[in-house]
Amino acid sequence: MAERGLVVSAPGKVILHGEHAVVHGKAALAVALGLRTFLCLRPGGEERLRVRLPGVGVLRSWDLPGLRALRGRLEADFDESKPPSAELLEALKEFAGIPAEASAPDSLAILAFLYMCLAISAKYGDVPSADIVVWSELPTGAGLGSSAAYAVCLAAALLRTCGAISCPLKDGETTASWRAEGWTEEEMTLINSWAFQGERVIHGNPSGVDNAVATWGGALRYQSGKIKSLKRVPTLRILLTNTKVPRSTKVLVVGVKEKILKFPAIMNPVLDSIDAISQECQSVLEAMPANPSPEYYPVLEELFDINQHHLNVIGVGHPSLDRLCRVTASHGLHSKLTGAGGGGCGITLLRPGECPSARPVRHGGERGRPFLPPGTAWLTRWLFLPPPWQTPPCWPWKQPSEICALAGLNAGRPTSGPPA
Ligand SMILES: Nc1ncnc2c1ncn2[C@@H]1O[C@H](COP(=O)(O)OP(=O)(O)O)[C@@H](O)[C@H]1O
Ligand SMILES: C[C@@](O)(CCOP(=O)(O)O)CC(=O)O
Ligand SMILES: [Mg+2]
Repeated sequence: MAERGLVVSAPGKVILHGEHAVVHGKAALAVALGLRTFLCLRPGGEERLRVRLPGVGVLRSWDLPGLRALRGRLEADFDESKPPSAELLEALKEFAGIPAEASAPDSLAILAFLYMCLAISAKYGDVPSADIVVWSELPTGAGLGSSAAYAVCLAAALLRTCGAISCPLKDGETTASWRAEGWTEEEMTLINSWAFQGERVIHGNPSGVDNAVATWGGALRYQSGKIKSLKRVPTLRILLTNTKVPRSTKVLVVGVKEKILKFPAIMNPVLDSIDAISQECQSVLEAMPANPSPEYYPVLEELFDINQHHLNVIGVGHPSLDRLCRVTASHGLHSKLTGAGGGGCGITLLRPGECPSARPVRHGGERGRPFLPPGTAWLTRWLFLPPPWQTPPCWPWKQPSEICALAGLNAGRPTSGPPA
């Protein structure tokens, strides 16, 4: 399989409640999204490793002797139980010709790639001679977990290529029944733990919720490394709006930390309150029938509102998100940011019977003015939470083009198969 190459994919996510607080040991509720990142790895003929990341404009290639020499020098620093050290990241930056302070999407993507490739091969095998391309249906840096989906794809492909995990397909097969023949629990845990290392390179101090949901799919509660899959979650309809305001999770997470250090007595109760919101939301969801009637919604809506205020208090709001909340409120709807905030995406809870269309929509304006700021395209998309978000009982492997052509609302665990 690794000799023939492989394609893997992993989903993005939406955080319902608990973003940022989860970095500080509180609970978060997250669900996998039907938008995915794909990775295709083909064995290369020459002694080279080539990587193409069209989403962040990267095309790089290194010769294997150079990578092996670098790996040899850094071998002692690859400790997967610890965050990658500053010295290790400096050495990788120097090798890749990335300036010391660079934090642009392409620089972080190359850094995470080099780190995972060298660290995984140092532990399990040789640096692969391969052509790797990663592409995504997810917007990058918009709160939908593109960094985690990228890291899960890299972890799964590199671990498989080094022989650390099995091939989920039998010889000659082109489709895999995910549950029957997919990776074992142990292999999934290994993928998740290496993806967490990749997230550490990109985010600095990730909680682990994003890589957990990109690895395991479905709906889950995450707290301090503990993953609990939510079995009984009703069908909720969520409108996802991308403000298209760029932001960096790493910068926002650092900002929250600084605020907590500056005003601990003020910020810690806010984090406790966000934690209580996640608990309350989980209780409400678990008490709701599969197809809930409107009387369940006022509490969920109020929790959205309260959490959005809290997220503004800890400094991760943005005028574009305020605008989303204001405009949706003028239609009687309740919204909050999702993911790191500071721009990116917001989610709006829809009651049953509201706007039945599943097509992307453009909002009408406030008092007749266009909702879209001039020159900006706001992406809106209806999402249904679950069943379409739940891990399908059997995920058939498809050609990437076929998967991309699907309606886009099938979420689940990473998939794997041979290249097209
Ligand atoms: N498809 C991709 N190819 C390469 N790098 C990616 C891809 N998707 C995400 N990344 C990396 O993840 C970073 C975005 O992560 P982050 O700021 O956490 O936002 P989010 O995870 O919400 O999309 C990008 O700057 C880039 O380095
Ligand atoms: C803000 C945070 O809670 C979620 C970040 O998600 P995203 O990278 O914005 O998709 C950070 C984390 O949990 O690691
Ligand atoms: Mg991220």
